[in-house]
Amino acid sequence: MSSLLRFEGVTCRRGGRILFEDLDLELRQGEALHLSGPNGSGKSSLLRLAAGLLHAENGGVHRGSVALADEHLALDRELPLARALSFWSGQVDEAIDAMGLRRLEAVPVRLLSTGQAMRATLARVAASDAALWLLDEPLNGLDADGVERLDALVAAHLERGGAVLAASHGPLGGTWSRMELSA
Ligand SMILES: Nc1ncnc2c1ncn2[C@@H]1O[C@H](COP(=O)(O)OP(=O)(O)OP(=O)(O)O)[C@@H](O)[C@H]1O
Repeated sequence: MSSLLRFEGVTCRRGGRILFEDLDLELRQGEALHLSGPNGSGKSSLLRLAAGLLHAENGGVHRGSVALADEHLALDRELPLARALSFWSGQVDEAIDAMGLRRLEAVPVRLLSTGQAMRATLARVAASDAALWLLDEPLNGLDADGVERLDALVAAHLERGGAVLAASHGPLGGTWSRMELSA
């Protein structure tokens, strides 16, 4: 299976503090890694490094195509949900259904509740054709149905040969390798 993400000897410094040092990490097709650790330990920073939004102080990050779900919706707040998602992909129907958003497709993004917005973010990631999904606290705001849908989405993505790296304080469904950052 080919590698979708590789960290080689990565050191991350933020706000003058070294968060982690000389980190090696590899995610191959079909692999899922659950990142945990206390507040401020660097989980989001690691995801941002993986996404190419943050530069490593040292070391190399090698990646293919990535989609990031974090606190930024990355959807036009004034547009109806389906149109806003269409900015990212020509094929959004499957993702809309997978996250149970069909009855909200005509609702402007700015009116979505917290959990609905998380579902929309996950639909954006699912609609992308990125092989690597980076999920920052994907359980935030999700109800039980939303969590089930997330689990199913992840399982299908892994089955198709994708990979997922998720930072979460809560438990994630399915089979995940674990990595814990320390404070
Ligand atoms: N833009 C920034 N400039 C300086 N320091 C930052 C910046 N963003 C984050 N940090 C610091 O980096 C450290 C790690 O933050 P990060 O968000 O990666 O942690 P986290 O493990 O995701 O935390 P949480 O569990 O609270 O989400 C924190 O001490 C934070 O203050």
